[in-house]
Amino acid sequence: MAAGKKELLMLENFIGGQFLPCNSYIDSYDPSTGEVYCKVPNSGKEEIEAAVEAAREAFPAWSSRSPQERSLVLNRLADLVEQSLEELAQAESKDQGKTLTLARTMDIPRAAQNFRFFASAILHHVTECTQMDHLSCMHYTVRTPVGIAGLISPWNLPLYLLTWKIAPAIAAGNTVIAKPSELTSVTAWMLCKLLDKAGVPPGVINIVFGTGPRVGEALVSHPEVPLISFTGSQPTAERITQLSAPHCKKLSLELGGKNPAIIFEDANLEECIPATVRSSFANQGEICLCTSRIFVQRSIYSEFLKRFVEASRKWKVGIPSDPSANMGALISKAHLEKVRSYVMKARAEGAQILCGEGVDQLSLPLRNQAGYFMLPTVITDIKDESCCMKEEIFGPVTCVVPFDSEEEVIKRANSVKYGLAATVWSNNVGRTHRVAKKLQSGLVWTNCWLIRELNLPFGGMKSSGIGREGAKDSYDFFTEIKTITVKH
Ligand SMILES: NC(=O)C1=CN([C@@H]2O[C@H](COP(=O)(O)OP(=O)(O)OC[C@H]3O[C@@H](n4cnc5c(N)ncnc54)[C@H](O)[C@@H]3O)[C@@H](O)[C@H]2O)C=CC1
Ligand SMILES: N/C(=C\C=C\C(=O)O)C(=O)O
Repeated sequence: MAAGKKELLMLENFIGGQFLPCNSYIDSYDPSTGEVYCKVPNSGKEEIEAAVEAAREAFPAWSSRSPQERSLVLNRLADLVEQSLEELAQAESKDQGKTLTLARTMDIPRAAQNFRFFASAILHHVTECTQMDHLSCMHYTVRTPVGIAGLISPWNLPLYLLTWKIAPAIAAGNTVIAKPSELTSVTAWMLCKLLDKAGVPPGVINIVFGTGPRVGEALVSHPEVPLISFTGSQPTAERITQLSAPHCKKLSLELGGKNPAIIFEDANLEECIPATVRSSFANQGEICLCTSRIFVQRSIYSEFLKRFVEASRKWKVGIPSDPSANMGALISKAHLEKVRSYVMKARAEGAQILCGEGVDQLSLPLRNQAGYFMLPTVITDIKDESCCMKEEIFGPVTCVVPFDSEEEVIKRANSVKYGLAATVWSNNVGRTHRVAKKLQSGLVWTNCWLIRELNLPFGGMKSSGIGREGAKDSYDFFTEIKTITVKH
């Protein structure tokens, strides 16, 4: 290696319990510097064939184990993720651009929790039984694992969302082929190093790296993969639906959002403002649950806006390792440009940019000036028809607009194609229940944001997806049900 050149991290696929090199590789960038630091396998059909073979071989033994035995393996995996927390958090932050603090306190703990949660949940499922005494019959249901599960995950919460799929799939007795985002593959590769020690048999978890159009489509189109669980964008979900239709595959699609916050005049602004800054800008606004349309009742609009902009300006953008930073770098140059283009469109339409992009100055160390950083940006005086109010931006940009009545705001909140998450802020309990019920949204948080109850259904309505994930929902998805009738 030439003097002064840093060695690149080389990832390998993990198939049948072995790390395997690939014929070609993709560059992976450190979002905080814009430098290539890692090479990700550019896998294709050949690697998917090998992974299918390994997953097929492993299935009979793994699916025959008792839930208790599988649960032990998942718990060991949770322990190992916890023991590697610091290493995994450092890697996640470098690969994704998020702050190290967030990776340490949210991403990696949740990845461990995903394994522990499904290790416990798998022990508590019961099936139904009914009787027809007049015909001397009883009927009962059994659930069996579906087979080889194809899991495709995005770049915003890499290990968090990957393990949210792997854990329920293997707990239910399936074997899996997972394809993480090519933009953030490192922690998935690190997870592979823990599998043998946790007692995961070879072939139960296979991880194949590469791009969506190449390896993702090979996985989705494979006839021996009867089920696809996907989290990501709506256009990709459409493609996955088309490719899987000829095989009638089971699909779970967790897609984007254009999530409203509805703030009534009796809201507790002391709590609402910091929570809404966080819900708009956490993880650089790169969470499908992030708020991007804030509707504020007219009587408190000016006060809210002033205080919200002040608080947004304090949401510090910094290098990911800075413990005082609230926000790191966006995922890629292309994504940063896309997010900025929305702000430019809003400005061209006559909207006001109150802080952030084009208004305030970013201050970064020299080494990070080619990184993909952007300030939290607040837009106002914008029409509901603007693309900034309709489309998922998936960055640190949020729009604030006034409303007058409850009926009006529900209609406006529901007027987009998405229906994932909403927040409602009011001290009137009756109103929060009433509004929550009328919102077309798979999740509604009242007077809070992103408090997760993993037992209950998670997912969206309308273009935000199909299906739900959670203790019972994921179990139902990753198993087939059969009704058996016994004449006695
Ligand atoms: N959870 C969410 O709601 C997410 C939403 N997005 C939205 O999507 C936009 C674009 O981000 P992308 O990274 O392009 O998301 P994406 O939907 O293309 O990527 C998600 C995953 O799907 C894979 N994929 C892409 N094309 C595929 C195909 N044809 N067949 C199978 N797999 C495929 C990717 O490699 C990645 O693993 C973002 O700006 C954001 O608006 C992105 C990530 C997560
Ligand atoms: N699916 C996403 C977030 C999920 C969060 C959770 O399960 O707590 C996303 O941002 O894509």
